[in-house]
Amino acid sequence: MSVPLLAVRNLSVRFRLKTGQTLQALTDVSFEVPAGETLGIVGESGCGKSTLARTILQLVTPTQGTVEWQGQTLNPHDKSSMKAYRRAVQCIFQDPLDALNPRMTVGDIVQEPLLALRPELGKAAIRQRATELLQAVGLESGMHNRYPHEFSGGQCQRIGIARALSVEPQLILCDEPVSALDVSIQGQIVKLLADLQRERHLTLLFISHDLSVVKALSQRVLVLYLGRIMEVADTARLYAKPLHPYTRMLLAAIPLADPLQERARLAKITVGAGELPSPLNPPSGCVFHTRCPQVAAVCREKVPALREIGDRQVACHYAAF
Ligand SMILES: Nc1ncnc2c1ncn2[C@@H]1O[C@H](COP(=O)(O)OP(=O)(O)OP(=O)(O)O)[C@@H](O)[C@H]1O
Repeated sequence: MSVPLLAVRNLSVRFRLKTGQTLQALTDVSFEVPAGETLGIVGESGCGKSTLARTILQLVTPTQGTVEWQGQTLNPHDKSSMKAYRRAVQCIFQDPLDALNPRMTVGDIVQEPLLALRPELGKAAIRQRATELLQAVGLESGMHNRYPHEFSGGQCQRIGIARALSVEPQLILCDEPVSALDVSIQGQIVKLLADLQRERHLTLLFISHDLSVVKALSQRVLVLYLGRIMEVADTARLYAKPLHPYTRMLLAAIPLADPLQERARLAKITVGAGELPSPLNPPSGCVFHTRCPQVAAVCREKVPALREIGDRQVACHYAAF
């Protein structure tokens, strides 16, 4: 068996709030990401997607569990391996303008990580690489001396992508990279990411609450609910036959383009709806049981293990292939 590029093992994150309460943001999350894969991570707001991203980026210290990179457990005290990791793993965030320094030109923004992490290349080569990268993401060379506020949201996200690519990362963590963009622009950025992933043999972790965007880009999808994994499956199989009731609920919530189909879809959404419980006081047993249309007594009492069912992993007492 080859070693996965990234592995998350039994990761739990608890936040202690100023009120003295404890918020369990992630519970026992484990998965592997082989090199070259695009793994989509989906779930509603507050399910722990960003906490997972921040823990992988070592910006949040897990309460339990580990993050492994190329088979080695990351150790924040090991400065040289952390420096290599920070170069190998780059990120793209939701608000592209927010992520760019407003006082720097676009050319300088793309050069900055290289000047910090690869100074040995020399200024001329770094300038040349920035020019090539901006072209690769679809920005003309005349734009390099302009500032971020002069660009649209989609163009700013292209600049963010060029910056992330500058240090030749192996993995790019995309946290809701198109959520702040117009729908028409979203498709362009998703296509750009898919092209770059293929051309540069990148590994992508693509976090989104939007299942249609995830479907377009990911080979495999991991569904999170209240900090726990509910289902992990190959994308085509998950969308064709969701096994977890929560995955079915998420898929039923995707609006349909055809108005007649859309009306029929809305009419059907009566079961499984309801408010997301507070992570300060998560339900006992299966955390989804308060919204599950198939809830039974065992679901209120026993946490379902994430188990292999057919071609995937599902955490549901009653899921069957
Ligand atoms: N630093 C923190 N301190 C306390 N609670 C936090 C912190 N960061 C996140 N949380 C809480 O952890 C839970 C998971 O949040 P997280 O941002 O990871 O979810 P998310 O799925 O990314 O949601 P969204 O899409 O809204 O960003 C939420 O209840 C959130 O309020």
